[in-house]
Amino acid sequence: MPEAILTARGLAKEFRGFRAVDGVDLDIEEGSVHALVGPNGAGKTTLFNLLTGFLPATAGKITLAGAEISGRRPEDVARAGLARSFQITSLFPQLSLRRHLELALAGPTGLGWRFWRSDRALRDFTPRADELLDQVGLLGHAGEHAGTLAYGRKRALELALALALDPKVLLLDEPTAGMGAEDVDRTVALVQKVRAGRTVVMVEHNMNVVSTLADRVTVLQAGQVLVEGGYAEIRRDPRVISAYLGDADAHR
Ligand SMILES: Nc1ncnc2c1ncn2[C@@H]1O[C@H](COP(=O)(O)OP(=O)(O)OP(=O)(O)O)[C@@H](O)[C@H]1O
Repeated sequence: MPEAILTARGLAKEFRGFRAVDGVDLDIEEGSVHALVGPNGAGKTTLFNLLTGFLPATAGKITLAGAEISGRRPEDVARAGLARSFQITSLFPQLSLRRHLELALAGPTGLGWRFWRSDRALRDFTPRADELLDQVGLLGHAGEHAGTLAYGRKRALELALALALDPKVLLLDEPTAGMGAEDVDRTVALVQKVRAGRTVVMVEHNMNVVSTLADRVTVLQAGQVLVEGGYAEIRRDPRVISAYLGDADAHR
């Protein structure tokens, strides 16, 4: 069995007695695209927050490349090689795309925004900033303000900011949420491109996207792992069909 780069054992999160994540074991294979799916309220977002250190776990253990990362702060987790797209939740409308990337590259962890850095200091990061913008198809917009970008392009910028951390494992939180068909196709192509040399874990509702991108799928229900397998396997599983019955998201 290929090596797991990210693992969870007995991971749990309780909110005032309610177990949103309830004893999850995960093995994310190095180099794979692994999708987390499940009906609304299954615990996907909470699980993501636990993996990235945004929420402390009530119980359980997380390892990244063999080292325990449970209990570490999000910056430390990112520095260890696990980054989440949309980690920097807000873009700065008045800053250019290139400047966003330069600042992300200049931050000690890539997460800190240090506005006092001089233009000259930031210029060292311009070539890498432009490479990253090129990778996500935004180089032609490098000088534009983030505030003027269309929605799909904002998401691509957020992805570039996560890539600036050069993570071993990239977590994508609903990368196609709220997108029209054209942006969805563009995002799928983008993920196919950026997965090279890394591992991708994504929460995704769109089953077409999951079937195209994911090597492995973990289906969550009520905070627990219901089924894990390849897409073809899980989509035919009666437990999965029954979990999704009546859940409109399954048809999106
Ligand atoms: N901070 C919180 N306090 C209390 N309950 C919470 C909190 N965060 C999440 N929950 C509950 O935990 C459960 C799992 O929520 P979560 O957002 O992780 O599910 P999800 O699978 O991501 O759902 P969706 O697909 O709708 O985004 C839900 O019942 C939710 O109401």
